[in-house]
Amino acid sequence: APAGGMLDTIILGAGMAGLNTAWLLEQQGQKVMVLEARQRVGGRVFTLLDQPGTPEMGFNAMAAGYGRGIDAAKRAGVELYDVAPRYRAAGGMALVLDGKPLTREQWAASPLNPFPAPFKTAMPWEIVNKIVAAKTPLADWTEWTDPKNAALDVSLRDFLKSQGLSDPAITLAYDTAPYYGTSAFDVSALMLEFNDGFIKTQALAGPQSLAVKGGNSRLPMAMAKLLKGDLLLGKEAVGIVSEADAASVRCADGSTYRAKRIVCALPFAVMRRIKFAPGLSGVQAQAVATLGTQPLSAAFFTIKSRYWDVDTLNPSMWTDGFAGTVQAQLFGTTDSEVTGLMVQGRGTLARYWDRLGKPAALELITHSIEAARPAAKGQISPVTLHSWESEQFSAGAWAVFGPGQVHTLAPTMAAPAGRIHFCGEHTATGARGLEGALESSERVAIEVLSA
Ligand SMILES: Cc1cc2nc3c(=O)[nH]c(=O)nc-3n(C[C@H](O)[C@H](O)[C@H](O)COP(=O)(O)OP(=O)(O)OC[C@H]3O[C@@H](n4cnc5c(N)ncnc54)[C@H](O)[C@@H]3O)c2cc1C
Repeated sequence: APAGGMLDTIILGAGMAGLNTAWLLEQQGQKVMVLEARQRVGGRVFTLLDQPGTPEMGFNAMAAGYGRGIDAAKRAGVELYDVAPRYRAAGGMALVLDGKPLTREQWAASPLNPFPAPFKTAMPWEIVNKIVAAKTPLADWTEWTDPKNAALDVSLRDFLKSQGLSDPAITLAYDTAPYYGTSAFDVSALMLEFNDGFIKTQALAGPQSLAVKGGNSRLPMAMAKLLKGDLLLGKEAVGIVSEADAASVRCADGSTYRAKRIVCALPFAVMRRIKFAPGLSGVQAQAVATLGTQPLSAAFFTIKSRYWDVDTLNPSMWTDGFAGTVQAQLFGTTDSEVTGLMVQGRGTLARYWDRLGKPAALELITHSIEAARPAAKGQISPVTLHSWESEQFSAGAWAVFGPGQVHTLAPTMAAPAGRIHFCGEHTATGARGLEGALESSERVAIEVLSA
């Protein structure tokens, strides 16, 4: 790297996208600096390293076809291992409706079951993905953002209705625990069709789910160590200026930094609080102001005894109550030891937990689990609750394109604005999640180098 002189590029955000952008630019001889608002790197990759089984509050696992993620792990010297056998050992989830457990057979025959004949025996959480996988009208999933697919950029609710699901069926199968938005009205069907294509393609690479030994946070921590330039923590960017021959960033602590270019590796929802000069315009301004993000909160519980051996119900549960979804964690030294429970609230439930506040929410979750299965009484202890939506430096778990937003925003929203460039999970078009964050860092690095 050239000594002294102006920085080539300042990267805002030390999540996977920002860290990888910094590394790629350094490999090309650039002098870079990374500014991160939090006191830790990794962003949405966040492991509780001091808890049993090192629970993951954010990113869980790479699919077998995550070429970029696997490469980053290799380069950073962290070991990946296959957690798919542990997911399988967890053995699915028990269905708990109205506080009462139901077997698959009981559910199929239940008067509460609102699903049409072919789906009577499916569990509520299986239905939407099954329908999308079988009926997706998107000819080539890699072209999901192409304006030629504008007619498919409708709400998931419209798509599910067209496939014969009733409103009560959509409410139960989707809105109870949505992965995108708070209901099927909030998300474009194209988002689920893109997801479906990505998952099917990943499956071709193999059945593995790869996580980092000792906790996923070790990956961004090791990637940060590969950088030669400065990585400063506690640096919240609040103002960005693009000038004729340089760009500068002002941080909340009053410090300012200048470089030839700035890369914002930040979710758009957090960029709403950053002042840009000149202001962002057109589709980009609209995307920063309106692109949705996912309300999702995760609570970790430790356990005192194997109460599921007493009530013979799966420790993992999908509920329509205040406990949301409960996933047994099997991350001990053997792949059958349960190291705790990860309780997830998505959509309106995540927001309800936020309104209650953490202690009250953890108490409510505890009572809900104990009410559904009395054998758990006194056997589970809440450790912490993490709300991705209310965390100001994440503002949600991931981007959610609403109906109409895929073809209007996605194709151009990440274009450079003067000397400012944009990357991050929400700007990926060929991959999702962590692999998408890395994909976006490659695109932005090429953009900066060829500018
Ligand atoms: C619960 C959960 C489960 C997930 N599971 C999976 C999974 O199994 N597989 C998968 O592939 N993906 C998964 N993901 C998604 C994956 O974690 C993300 O797509 C990826 O980590 C996003 O990386 P990023 O760099 O784009 O954004 P981030 O990780 O959000 O990085 C942005 C960084 O910018 C920082 N920042 C914010 N504001 C400022 C500011 N003003 N100034 C300076 N810095 C700032 C943040 O602190 C953060 O470090 C999951 C995410 C969540 C939340």
